[in-house]
Amino acid sequence: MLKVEELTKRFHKKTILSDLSFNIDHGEIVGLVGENGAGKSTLLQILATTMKPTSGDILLDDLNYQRDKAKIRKEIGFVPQDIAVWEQLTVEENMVFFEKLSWKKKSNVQLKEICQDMKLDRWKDPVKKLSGGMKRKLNLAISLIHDPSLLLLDEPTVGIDLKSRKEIGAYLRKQATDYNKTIIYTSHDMDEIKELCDRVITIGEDSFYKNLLQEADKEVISF
Ligand SMILES: Nc1ncnc2c1ncn2[C@@H]1O[C@H](COP(=O)(O)OP(=O)(O)OP(=O)(O)O)[C@@H](O)[C@H]1O
Repeated sequence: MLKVEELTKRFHKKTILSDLSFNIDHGEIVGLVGENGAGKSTLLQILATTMKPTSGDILLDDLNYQRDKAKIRKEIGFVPQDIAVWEQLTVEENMVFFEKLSWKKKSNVQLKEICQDMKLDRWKDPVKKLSGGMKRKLNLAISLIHDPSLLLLDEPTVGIDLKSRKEIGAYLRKQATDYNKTIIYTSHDMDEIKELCDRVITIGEDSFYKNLLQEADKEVISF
């Protein structure tokens, strides 16, 4: 279980996240929603250990974010908003490159399977020839090489077509259901959030998203 306790983040004197407490179980997909600037990326970065909170505690099962940072990092797959893949290399070369940096070893067959599972069938093609949606799939595939138990995805489907979004959604659902992964997912696409997420966290003062999602019978946690 991911357990967030009284988490606060301030930049200088401005409070972005104020006293957030929530739990997320293994196998759950939780949406993270709010207007621009509400603090979604900030929260994801804190959960990814790339930013420190001002105060509060975070636990992943029996690991503590302050005490066990190195072990926690092995459990995290983080896909930031910006696509970070090597354009000149092929899909295969990208996967092999990132596998070498990973603490977990994977064969080429296993790496190819990750791509095929999310319908990215361009193994020998250079990334520069892929569409934006395919590059996003590759970004996601790279984050899964080390079998993380917690997946943090910052707008992973922005700007991609409906078919690819559905494929990514189906893939994430399988990861949650079959492999018990915890997935936290930000998106501005409310249809996608309603369809894919088991629960939703809304942050920010505006109750627009909270009301919208509650009307659709979604379980919402609001901060
Ligand atoms: N390193 C930083 N230093 C100072 N302020 C920051 C820093 N990072 C983010 N902020 C501020 O924190 C607030 C929240 O930003 P954040 O990127 O987390 O919002 P967001 O909800 O992800 O927005 P969007 O939907 O536009 O991606 C913004 O006002 C932003 O300017």
